[in-house]
Amino acid sequence: MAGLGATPPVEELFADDLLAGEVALVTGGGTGIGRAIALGLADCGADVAIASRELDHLEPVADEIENRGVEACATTVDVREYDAVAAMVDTVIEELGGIDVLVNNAGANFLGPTESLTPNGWRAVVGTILDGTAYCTFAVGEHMIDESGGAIVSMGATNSVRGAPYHAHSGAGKAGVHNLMQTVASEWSEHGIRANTVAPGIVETEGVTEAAGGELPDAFLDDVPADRFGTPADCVPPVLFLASPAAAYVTGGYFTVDGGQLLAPTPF
Ligand SMILES: CCCCCCC/C=C/C(=O)SCCNC(=O)CCNC(=O)[C@H](O)C(C)(C)COP(=O)(O)OP(=O)(O)OC[C@H]1O[C@@H](n2cnc3c(N)ncnc32)[C@H](O)[C@@H]1OP(=O)(O)O
Ligand SMILES: NC(=O)C1=CN([C@@H]2O[C@H](COP(=O)(O)OP(=O)(O)OC[C@H]3O[C@@H](n4cnc5c(N)ncnc54)[C@H](OP(=O)(O)O)[C@@H]3O)[C@@H](O)[C@H]2O)C=CC1
Repeated sequence: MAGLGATPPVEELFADDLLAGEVALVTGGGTGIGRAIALGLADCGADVAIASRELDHLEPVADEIENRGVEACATTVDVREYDAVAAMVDTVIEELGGIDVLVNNAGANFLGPTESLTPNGWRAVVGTILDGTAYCTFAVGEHMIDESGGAIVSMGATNSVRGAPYHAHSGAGKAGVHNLMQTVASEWSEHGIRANTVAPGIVETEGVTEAAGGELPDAFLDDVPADRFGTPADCVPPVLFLASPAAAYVTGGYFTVDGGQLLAPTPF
């Protein structure tokens, strides 16, 4: 049985001026899914800021963004620290003139039986996923309210709506992200701000492979009808759609990119 095919490249799907004149900020934009999203936004004409802890992750991607003929800004931040997040937002606004699109992508995970989780392990993951998304949303949201508009897209995960073994910390964090996006969507429509969640299933990246202990077992595909792991490229089109005027009436949504992982298992 053939599984689902590959997502075409951005230039075959979206106009190169879809987001011209917009400024986007992607946290965790130097690696994996975040890098693919940052480059996709640049392919659609947006100026793009990327931010994470390691400048070494960011600088090569900033070059790739600039090679697409738009402005780039690379700035370090630990999203678990509110003051650092506020400074990041000031830097991006100063360098690129504003923030129209926020992609909350920075994340962390390791697999651990719930009874083995230490307070520090819990905080490392929940702090990055939930506190980080909240702090970026507060700081950028304030700016978007002043500017009367913006789009926020947060990376959730399928484990936010279906508990999965060894994911207590990341599942709880992602569930919080999903709820936070619905909450700000309900509060901020009056300011012209939309907020949505994109929820990947299992996407093959260095980060998730490390989190899984060095390799992604084939058994992880047992409940994925698409019969393949996702790729970073699979996650990009929904984010571009949600960031764009094409999604003018779309807010508070939860969009899976999971190859059907959340469907009920077939009983035959
Ligand atoms: C496999 C199926 C996946 C399905 C999808 C699930 C949805 C989510 C997926 C993802 O998020 S994938 C992206 C993953 N990417 C990353 O995690 C990249 C960033 N990762 C990190 O920064 C680290 O791995 C980190 C541990 C998460 C955070 O590092 P930090 O430097 O902040 O913390 P540490 O000081 O190293 O550790 C803090 C605390 O955590 C404990 N810990 C760390 N790693 C493990 C581990 N592998 N197993 C058990 N415990 C771990 C560490 O021991 C510390 O606790 P204490 O010892 O002090 O109690
Ligand atoms: N891959 C998958 O299967 C799935 C991924 N997701 C989500 O997608 C997003 C991207 O994941 P993926 O690309 O796989 O993983 P990566 O590990 O490649 O991405 C995580 C990114 O977050 C950054 N980051 C981590 N901690 C912090 C922090 N405290 N402050 C600032 N930046 C930080 C990292 O950069 P640096 O090290 O430079 O700080 C890195 O660029 C995450 O939110 C993840 O939870 C959701 C479901 C499944």
